[in-house]
Amino acid sequence: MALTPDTEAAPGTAAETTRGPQLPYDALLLYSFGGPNKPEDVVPFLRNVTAGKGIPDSRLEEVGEHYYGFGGKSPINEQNLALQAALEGELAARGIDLPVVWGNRNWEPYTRDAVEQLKEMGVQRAVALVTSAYSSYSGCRQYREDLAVTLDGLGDLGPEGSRSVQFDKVRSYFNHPGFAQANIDAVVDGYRALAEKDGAELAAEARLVFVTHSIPDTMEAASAVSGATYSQQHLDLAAVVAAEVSTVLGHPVEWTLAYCSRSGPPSQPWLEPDVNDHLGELAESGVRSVVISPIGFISDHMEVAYDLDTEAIATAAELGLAAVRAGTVSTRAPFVSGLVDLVLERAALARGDEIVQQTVGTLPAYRSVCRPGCCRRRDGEDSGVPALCSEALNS
Ligand SMILES: CC1=C(CCC(=O)O)c2cc3nc(cc4[nH]c(cc5[nH]c(cc1n2)c(C)c5CCC(=O)O)c(CCC(=O)O)c4C)C(CCC(=O)O)=C3C
Ligand SMILES: [Fe+2]
Repeated sequence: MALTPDTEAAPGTAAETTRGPQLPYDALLLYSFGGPNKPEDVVPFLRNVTAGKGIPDSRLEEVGEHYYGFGGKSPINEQNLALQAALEGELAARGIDLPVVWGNRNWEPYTRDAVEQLKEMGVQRAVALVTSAYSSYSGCRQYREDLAVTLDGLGDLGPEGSRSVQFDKVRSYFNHPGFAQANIDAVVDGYRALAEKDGAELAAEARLVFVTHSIPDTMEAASAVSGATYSQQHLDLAAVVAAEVSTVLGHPVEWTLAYCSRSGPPSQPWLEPDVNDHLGELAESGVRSVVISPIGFISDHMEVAYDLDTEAIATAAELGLAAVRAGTVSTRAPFVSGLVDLVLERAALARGDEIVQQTVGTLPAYRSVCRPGCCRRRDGEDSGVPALCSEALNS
């Protein structure tokens, strides 16, 4: 397994021509949120997610019911196993020898299980790929903190260079062409499904409603430290996706961005409009059909299965809107190969190569080594929690 850095590879050897590029990594950590597998997991999982975050009990009971309604099992773990297999397939197809290890912040296999597995495998340096495409506390720093705290718990959080496993992180990839293309394909399929279900006329005039996870306004403001805020990142990608969908379908596509899954106390402002309220406004303004695209999520987990497929689709039906929920990027080929491109890009950066970072839209590539203060939960707040993959551990 131990991979030789590029600089040591003899060019033109059989090893280089029959195998893919040599990377400075011994493993890829597929790093996700986690979710319950059975009813008994639901409450302990929710406790893990909400520890110290001020989520009201009423909200927890409500969210627990969403999971019980699906037999206590979230689709997220199977989605991650499928993504792990797809990444392994793509790496193998390109001749890249890089084992993929899966770990989660909030459920088994936990981050700690993954780090222990990496250590047992003798991995010295790993590249981490989080299953969140956008930069905010929830999608960036929270993962980096969890990794640092996990290493600390194992007694391994020495200064860089002395850690049991070194971690590099793939940049937030919302504006990578692979993620964009997979979303474009999924939305085009959504319009075609709507045409099939409710006729060409309703499909042609359908409003494209992008949806993402709401976050508190305070977290949105703090995400600006990394550049464009969380919502601006979505708006930038949405414009690209909608324009390309319109080109493919050959007619104009009007679009908007809405949010789902808000929690927290009602007094705390979160990003709006909620997707259900938004559908109401659209129906009132004369819109007759919608395609709902969950660009905030990479796979069909509980937020998608409940908040969109159950709740939002029911809302649309009540309002008399013809509606289809477009797919997530999941294991679509452009997404999976884009992720492998991003791993290669991260490796090139680690080697100090001059590279061109691929992006779509108007925003630059986000940083893979985060700046001090990147993606804090609240502006100005120093949580005192260390975070990996940044310029300094405590920044
Ligand atoms: C931006 C974002 C993403 C997208 C990026 C990413 O994918 O990472 C995401 C994903 C997910 N969120 C998930 C589940 C939950 N999120 C919660 C709570 C929260 N999410 C937040 C933000 C996000 N969350 C926030 C600001 C909170 C408030 C508490 C806090 O500040 O942390 C709660 C507590 C109860 C509730 O409030 O709903 C649950 C159960 C699952 C698993 C689903 C499954 O099991 O299939 C996934 C993938
Ligand atoms: Fe969440």
